[in-house]
Amino acid sequence: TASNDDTARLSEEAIPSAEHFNLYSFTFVDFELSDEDTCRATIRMFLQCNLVKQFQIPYQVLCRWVLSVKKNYRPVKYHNWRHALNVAQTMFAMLKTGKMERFMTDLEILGLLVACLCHDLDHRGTNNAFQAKTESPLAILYSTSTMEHHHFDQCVMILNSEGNNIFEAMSTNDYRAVMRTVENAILSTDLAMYFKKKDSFKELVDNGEFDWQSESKKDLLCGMMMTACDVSAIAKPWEIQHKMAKLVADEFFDQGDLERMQLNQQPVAMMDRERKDELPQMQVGFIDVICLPLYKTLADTFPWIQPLYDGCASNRSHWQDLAE
Ligand SMILES: COc1ncc(-n2nc(C)c3cc(C(=O)NS(C)(=O)=O)ccc32)cc1Cl
Ligand SMILES: [Zn+2]
Repeated sequence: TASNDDTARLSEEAIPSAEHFNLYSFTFVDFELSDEDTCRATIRMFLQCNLVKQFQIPYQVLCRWVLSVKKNYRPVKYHNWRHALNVAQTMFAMLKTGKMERFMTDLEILGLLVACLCHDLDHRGTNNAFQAKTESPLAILYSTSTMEHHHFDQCVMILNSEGNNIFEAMSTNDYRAVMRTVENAILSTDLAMYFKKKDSFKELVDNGEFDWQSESKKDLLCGMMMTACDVSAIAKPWEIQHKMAKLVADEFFDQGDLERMQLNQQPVAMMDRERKDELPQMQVGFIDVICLPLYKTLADTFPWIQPLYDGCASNRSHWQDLAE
């Protein structure tokens, strides 16, 4: 976890405004932010949602926790700290600019931001299928949603580390509730869970659900919001999205190399660098199967997040042109 020196430095600095970091925008870009800036932008999101006051989070503890979370991401090509920050920023924009905070309690907002920042902790750049194929220690520990259980476990480990428990001032009931939100949210980022739950979500939306206040409906909505944030790079302006798609592909290709070397197996197309020219049609497929249906269903009920659908649809037409 983070050192006291790093914590002290971060806690003494002024935190620029949300507008300075462009945090309310669905076209936020982290590229030009220094590592220090990414920590300040994260703290700005907590301050902007009034979470520090509301849950009496000691400021030093918040600073140490943010630095510890960043420290527990590995320098892999895509599933690194920058991805976590981008996912959390999209959640912030969905809640604020997308006006979805109306349906959430303060505790749920805190849980969702924490879940976004922690949802890929200690990612090794390989997916669940790879854990199973290689019979990795994680696959033996968690047979389903292997990586997502590990990410949640890492989140709990950091909260239980000295001086890192941002939930320390909470009542037992609040602590239990926020940890349930965080666990459901992190486990929901397994795309296999998205596929399992997307139809019941669509049914609720098509039946005109407007309340979302039962526990099961809230869990379902939070899970869909997590997936929407997790893949939100797909909705960014073309140049940004294209650069991030290459990082995703590069990380997949590294896994494909491992599968060839370690398992003597032919990787799937998505992970086979010898089939990189098929990337455009794979992107169109991913957009059609996962992203557009999700953003459409969400925008049907929460019209202010339409920009995510529009950005994704625009990128689809770019990829389609490249695929022909
Ligand atoms: C620029 O942003 C992006 N660019 C590309 C992707 N992307 N493209 C494909 C194909 C793809 C497949 C999976 C997958 O199936 N993952 S799995 C279950 O672990 O095998 C995951 C992300 C994917 C996602 C984003 Cl957000
Ligand atoms: Zn992720």
